[in-house]
Amino acid sequence: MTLSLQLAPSSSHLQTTTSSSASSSSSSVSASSSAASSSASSSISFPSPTPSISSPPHLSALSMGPAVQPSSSPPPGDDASVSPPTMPPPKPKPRASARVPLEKGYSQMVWLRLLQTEPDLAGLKGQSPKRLIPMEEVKQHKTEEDAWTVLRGRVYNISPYIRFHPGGKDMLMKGAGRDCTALFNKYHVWVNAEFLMEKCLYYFVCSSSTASYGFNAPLSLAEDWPTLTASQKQDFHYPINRKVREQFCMKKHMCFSTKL
Ligand code: HEM
Repeated sequence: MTLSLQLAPSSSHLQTTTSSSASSSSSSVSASSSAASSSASSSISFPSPTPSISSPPHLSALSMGPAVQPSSSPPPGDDASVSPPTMPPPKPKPRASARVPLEKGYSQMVWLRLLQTEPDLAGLKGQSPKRLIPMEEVKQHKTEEDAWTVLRGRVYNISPYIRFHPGGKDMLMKGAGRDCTALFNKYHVWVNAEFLMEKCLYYFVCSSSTASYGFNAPLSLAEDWPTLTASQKQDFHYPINRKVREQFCMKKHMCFSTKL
C-alpha cells in the first residue's frame, strides 16, 4: 500500500516500465497468462495507480507462476524449432493361427492328390450335377457323413474334406446344411475354395423356397432375402452376383462357368 502512494506522481513512467515488463514477460512465457495480460492492459488504460500496478514484486512473481506451466511451449532457452521426437505407431500383433493339427495322412497335399484320383468326391453317384438345388434340400445334409454347404451360390459336399480342413472339423461343420459364405469370408477370404472343392461341387443352389425347382423356375433375390445373413444383406456385390448367376442359369439352362 505504501508503495502505490509513493509511485502515483510518476505513474506514466511507472506504467511504461510496468507494461513493458508485463508484455515482455507475457511474450517470453505465455500469451495465455490472463493474470499477466490483464495487469498489463489495466496499467495502460488507467494512469492512476491500481492495485495491480502497485503489486509488490513478490506477488507479481507469484502471479506469473501459472504462466510458466503450459506444456505446449518449450521451456525458456530451448530451441523451439526442434520438434519433439515422434514415436512410431505400435505394430499390430500378429493374429494367432486358428489352424488345428490334422491327423497323419490328411495334409493339403494328400487332398490335392485325391482331387486328381477320386472320380466322385461330390458323391453324385451318376446324377447330373447341373441342377438347381433348393436351400431346403441343403438343410437336410448336415451330418459329418453327409454334409453339404453353400459357398458363393454353389452347393458342395464337404464330407470328404472334413478331415483335411486346416481349420478343423468343428469349424467346417459350422457351415454344414447352410450357406457358409459369410463364415468362409470371415476366416479366409483368400482361400481358393473353388479350386479345392472343385470335385465336391453339387452345383448351383437356388432360392430358399421349398418348391422343387427346374431350370426354368423363377429365381429372385426377394425370395432369398429372408434367409440372408446380415453381412450378405450389406454386401454390395451380393445382389449383383446373384442376379448375374440367375440370368446365366436362365439363359443357358446350364452353368458351365466356375468363375461366377
Ligand atoms: C468349403 C469350405 C472351406 C474350405 C475349402 C476351407 C479351406 C481352408 C484352408 C485351405 C485353410 C488354410 C488357410 C491358410 O493356410 O491360410 C483353412 C483354414 C481355416 N478355416 Fe477353412 N475352409 C472352408 C470352410 C470354413 C468354414 C465354414 C470355417 C468356419 C466356420 C472355416 C474356418 C477356418 C479356420 C478358422 C481356419 C484357420 C485359419 C487360420 O490359419 O487362422 N473354414 N480353411
